Amino acid sequence: MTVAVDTTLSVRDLQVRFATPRGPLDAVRGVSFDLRPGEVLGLVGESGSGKSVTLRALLRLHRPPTQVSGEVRWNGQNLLALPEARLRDVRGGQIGMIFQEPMTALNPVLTVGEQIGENLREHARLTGRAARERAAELLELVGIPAPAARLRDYPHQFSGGMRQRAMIAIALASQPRVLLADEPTTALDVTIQDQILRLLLRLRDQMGMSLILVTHDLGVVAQTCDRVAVMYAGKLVETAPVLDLFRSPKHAYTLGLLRSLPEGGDRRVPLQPIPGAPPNLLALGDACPFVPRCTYATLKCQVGEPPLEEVAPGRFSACVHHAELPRPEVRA
Ligand SMILES: Nc1ncnc2c1ncn2[C@@H]1O[C@H](COP(=O)(O)OP(=O)(O)OP(=O)(O)O)[C@@H](O)[C@H]1O
Repeated sequence: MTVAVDTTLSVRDLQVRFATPRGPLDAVRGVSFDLRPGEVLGLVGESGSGKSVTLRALLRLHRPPTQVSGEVRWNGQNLLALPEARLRDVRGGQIGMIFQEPMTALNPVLTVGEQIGENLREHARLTGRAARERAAELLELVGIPAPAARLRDYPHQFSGGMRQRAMIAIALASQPRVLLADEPTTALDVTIQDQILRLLLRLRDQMGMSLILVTHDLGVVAQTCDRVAVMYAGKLVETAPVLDLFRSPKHAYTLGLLRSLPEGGDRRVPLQPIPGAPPNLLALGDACPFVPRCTYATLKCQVGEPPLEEVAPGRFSACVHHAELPRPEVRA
C-alpha cells in the first residue's frame, strides 16, 4: 500500500514573541504561506525583518519563554503541536536546515564522516559500510574532492566553502523533502556562492526537494528562486513569482529594494540602502510600518496596517498603493 504524502508545507498565522527586558517583542506577526513540492521560495527583507526567526520557528527551534503560535502543517500534522519525539523525525529528517555560518551548526569534535553517519543512522537507518559509502557519495554530490579521505577530517580542516558543502551533505543525508537555508552563501566569495546555489538547484531537480532560501541578496533571488516572499517588520508584505516581482513590484518597499540594486545587477557594487531605518518592533503603531520611509505614503496608509491580499492572480500585496507603483528600471 502506498500512503500519499502531502509535501506542501503550509504556514498559517505564524507568530513569534520574544520576552525582552523592554517588554514583549513581536518579531513575526502573522506570517502565512505555502511551499509547494519542488519549489524554491526566496524570503527577502532587510536585517531584522524576521526572516531567520521565521525559519527557526518552522522547526520549533525557539525555546520558552519565546512564544510561537500559528500552524505549520506538514504531512497531515501541525509541527507546532507535535510531541518532541515525533518532531525529531521531521527536524533534520524530512525537513533539513542549513545556516549561514557552518561552524555554529557543525560539531567541532566529530569528523564530517561521523556527522553524516549520525544522520544516516537516525533518518535513513544506514550503518557500517553502507553508511560510509553513502557518506562519501554525499560529499561527492556536493562537490568535495577526494570524498572518502575527507570523511575523516574535522570541520576546522575544511575551507569556508568546503565547510558549507559539508554542512549541506550532512543535511542531505536524511533525504529531506524540504531544505531551509538561512543565508547559505552570504559569507562566501561570489564564485563559490554561485557554485553552491547551482548545487542546491541541481539537488532540487534530482531529489525533488523544495527549498526556502533566506537572503539579503536580490541577485541570488533572481538566479535561484521560483517565488519570492518579501518581509518587513515581521510580516510578509508581498509575495509573487520571481519575474513578476522584478518587473512590477506591488509594494512600495519591494520597489525600494529593487531600486537599491546596483545597475545591471553587478553584485560587486555595494547596495544603496532605502533611506531611513527599519521600525522599532517594540513601538509599532497602527499604520503601515513602512510609512516613515515611503515616498508614496498618503493618509490612506495611516488607517490601520493593510493585510496581505491577492491583487492579481498569484500576486499578494499589503500596499494600498500597489496599483500605482511605477516599474523599476532593473534588469531581472
Ligand atoms: N533571541 C531573541 N531575543 C529578542 N529578540 C530577538 C531574538 N532573536 C531575534 N530577535 C529580534 O527579532 C527580529 C527579527 O530578527 P531576525 O534575525 O529574524 O531578522 P532577519 O530578517 O533574519 O535579519 P538578518 O538578515 O540580519 O539575519 C529582530 O528585531 C531581532 O533583534
